[in-house]
Amino acid sequence: MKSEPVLPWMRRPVDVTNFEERTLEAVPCLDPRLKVALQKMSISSLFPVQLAVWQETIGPGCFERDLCINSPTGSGKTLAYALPIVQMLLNRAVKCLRALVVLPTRDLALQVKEVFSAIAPVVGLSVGLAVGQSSIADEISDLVKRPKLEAGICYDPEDHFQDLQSAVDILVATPGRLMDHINTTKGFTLEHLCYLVVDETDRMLREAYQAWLPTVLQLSRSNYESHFCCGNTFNHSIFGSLKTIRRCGVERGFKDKPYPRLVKMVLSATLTQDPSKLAQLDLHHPLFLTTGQSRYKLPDKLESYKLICESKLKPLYLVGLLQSLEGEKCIVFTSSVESTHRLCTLLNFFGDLKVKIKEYSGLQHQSVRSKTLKQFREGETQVLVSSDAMTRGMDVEGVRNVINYDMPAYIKTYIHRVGRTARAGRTGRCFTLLRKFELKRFNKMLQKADNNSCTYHSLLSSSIESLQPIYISALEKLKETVESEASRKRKFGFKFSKIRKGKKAHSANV
Ligand SMILES: Nc1ncnc2c1ncn2[C@@H]1O[C@H](COP(=O)(O)OP(=O)(O)OP(=O)(O)O)[C@@H](O)[C@H]1O
Repeated sequence: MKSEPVLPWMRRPVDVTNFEERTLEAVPCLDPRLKVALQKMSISSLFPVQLAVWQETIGPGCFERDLCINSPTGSGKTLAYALPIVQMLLNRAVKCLRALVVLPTRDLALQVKEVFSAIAPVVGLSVGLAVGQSSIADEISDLVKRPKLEAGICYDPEDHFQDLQSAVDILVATPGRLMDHINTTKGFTLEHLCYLVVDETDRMLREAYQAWLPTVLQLSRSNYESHFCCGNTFNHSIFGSLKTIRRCGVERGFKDKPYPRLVKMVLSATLTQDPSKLAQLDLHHPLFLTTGQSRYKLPDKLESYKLICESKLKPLYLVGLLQSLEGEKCIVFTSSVESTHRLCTLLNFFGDLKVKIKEYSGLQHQSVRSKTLKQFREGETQVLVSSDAMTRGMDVEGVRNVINYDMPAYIKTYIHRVGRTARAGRTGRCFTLLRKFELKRFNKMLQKADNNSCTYHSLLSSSIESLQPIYISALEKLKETVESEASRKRKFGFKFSKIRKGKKAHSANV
């Protein structure tokens, strides 16, 4: 279904389907060291979106316009921006922060950092991470270089503030930690920034955390005056902590000339077309790159199926389906963190499913989530029951199936969820469990996407019936678990409030 964008520049896009995959040897200007690094990643050719972006950046397009890229899940958007950025920066003699990539979650940022780390060091560039995975002190020491001390000389770090230098050329960050560094890390500056990537743009534009986007745009503006001119709405204490010495004359535009323009690349599989949202990015002469005519496109090799089931038998259908998939890697999506927890607990009471099932949700501590993800990547866990924390961008090799245990409410959610399979041109299957009354809404939702055929899938009723006895006992166990968890929570909450009251009384006495 084609919907006409409001913005005129979006009505004249570059169609990525006009590009064909091309071997690395045939990619113009690609640095030989990068070619080797890509081959080590088992990449022998560039995908269409990567070539289209290469043409607009390293090719004749020459980074003249900001790029808005709408390309299906798994089509290779990460390398589409990482490769030209690294190629552009490879001749830089002086280390300073020139490229910033902002992503909504820590796991996603870690994943993107891996891609940069596979290609940037071979040309002498360093990549940093600001996501709050380690302590802020550790992160600072990774991001900012302190001056080396002469033997026997003591110094006050405040005095040497101007000698601080960036230890990284490229930074991958989440908005929260990025703002922490902007506000408090001495020597951390965006004044040399040349490239800004906002990945998962539509999601990021909903993320207003401490006004990260206007702050980044303001701090990377072209000249000194624009930082400090009267009338700017920013807090001068922020600027105080950011002001660093300029190394005059070593970089294009540094010697009293305006800096090069900050180039922006924004990407998503479901890029917003809302003018007021896109206006926040302050795009320069933007160029829209999209795949085909439709706004939403599902991966070419995705097979979609729907299963009609009764509400109360839904868990049995899921178990039956998992059994029929015989241990293949699956992600099961639910509608909330609570149902993720309940469903995962219930599935584990089924006993003989012959697969390891784990929960992955925003309710869990980051360290638990990271461990679960690692086990899933390594194949130690075969089924992940997930809330929408896993929906966007996550790239796990070998995910053959996505199961929508709960139907997603929006086509965008559907696109990102099912996009965890059928990635990089591979095949994959998606199953959506539906109650009868949901069918009409589901079909209507799918009409918004291209490549949307979805056939009925059924399970043998005898296989569902045979699961009934174990289901009854699993439900009993689930009930007991939920009750004991609730009572633990109440107890903990009570203790916690007593401690807090105690502390208050204590501080009142003091
Ligand atoms: N040129 C290539 N050749 C082979 N594999 C590639 C190539 N480019 C990327 N890939 C692989 O394709 C997979 C998907 O890439 P990536 O995660 O960048 O997709 P994406 O378009 O960002 O997806 P999403 O919208 O879900 O975030 C990754 O496993 C990546 O390693």
